[in-house]
Amino acid sequence: MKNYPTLAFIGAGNMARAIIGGLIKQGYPANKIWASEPDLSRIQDLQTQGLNVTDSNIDVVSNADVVVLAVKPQILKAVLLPLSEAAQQSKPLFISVAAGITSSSINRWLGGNQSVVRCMPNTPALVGLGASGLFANSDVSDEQRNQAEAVMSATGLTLWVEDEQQLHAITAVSGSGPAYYFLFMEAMISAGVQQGLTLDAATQLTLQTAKGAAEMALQSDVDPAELRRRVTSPNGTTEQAILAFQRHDLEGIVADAMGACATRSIAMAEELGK
Ligand SMILES: NC(=O)C1=CN([C@@H]2O[C@H](COP(=O)(O)OP(=O)(O)OC[C@H]3O[C@@H](n4cnc5c(N)ncnc54)[C@H](O)[C@@H]3O)[C@@H](O)[C@H]2O)C=CC1
Ligand SMILES: O=C(O)[C@@H]1CCC=N1
Repeated sequence: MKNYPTLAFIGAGNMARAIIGGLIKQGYPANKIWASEPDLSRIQDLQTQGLNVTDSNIDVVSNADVVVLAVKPQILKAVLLPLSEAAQQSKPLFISVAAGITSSSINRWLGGNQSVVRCMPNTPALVGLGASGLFANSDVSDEQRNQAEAVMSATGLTLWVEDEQQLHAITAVSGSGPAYYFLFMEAMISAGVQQGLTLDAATQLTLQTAKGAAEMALQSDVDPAELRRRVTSPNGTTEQAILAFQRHDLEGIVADAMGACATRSIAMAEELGK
């Protein structure tokens, strides 16, 4: 990124910190980043890293080129309503990472005619391996679109959608997705320990296997199903494990889980977007 926009985070919790960590690792100057939190003691560590910190959301909206909204969806409306006057004057680009909340709700709470990019990132942004879905409302200029792209691509893969509704599915796949893999890791570690491995050995082997499988799938020119078949020898060991997963309808479980996730995202838009 050549010209670093002044970037501000309203809410510096888990997701904001993952994005900030990814940006800093990519060389984004810490002194071009602001973090706003009601309790400054919670962001002292960010100040130590060279970020600017404040407890005034109005100040950051007035002074930043790009404002990342990273508070919980349940409080987003209450956080934005008092910012509309400052937003109308300074017209920054808003990037919201809040699950469920539509760009039109955000635009309305900010007084209208605001540039809003709605983004669904994920926490692997922290290690530069994030995956973000992005949608721009009609007020977003080409330059602002490039700014949003530059910020989020510093944390990993970006994918723009023209239909905002697709962000529900993106939430189910990649926004919440890391948690599914962590859950699977937890289950594998615990089963490894049950079979007599130490916790340390089971953890190391599970994590390296997850990393190796993901890296191999990324680098391969064949799909994951074919890679799975290549591990599964006829009448061998893997086959028994796969049959056990299939007896429990793993595919159906995953489809149910991701359906529930997207349904919650849609419901949050209705409950919280008014
Ligand atoms: N955690 C995740 O994996 C992902 C989270 N998201 C979205 O990111 C957003 C934040 O989620 P998390 O970081 O997990 O939550 P979090 O609770 O860790 O962070 C929210 C932060 O906002 C701060 N805050 C509360 N009131 C505030 C105010 N008035 N002004 C400024 N800051 C205020 C809180 O002190 C807290 O540090 C949510 O909208 C969530 O839907 C999106 C994708 C993935
Ligand atoms: O669980 C949540 O609501 C947030 C959004 C996607 C991941 N975490």
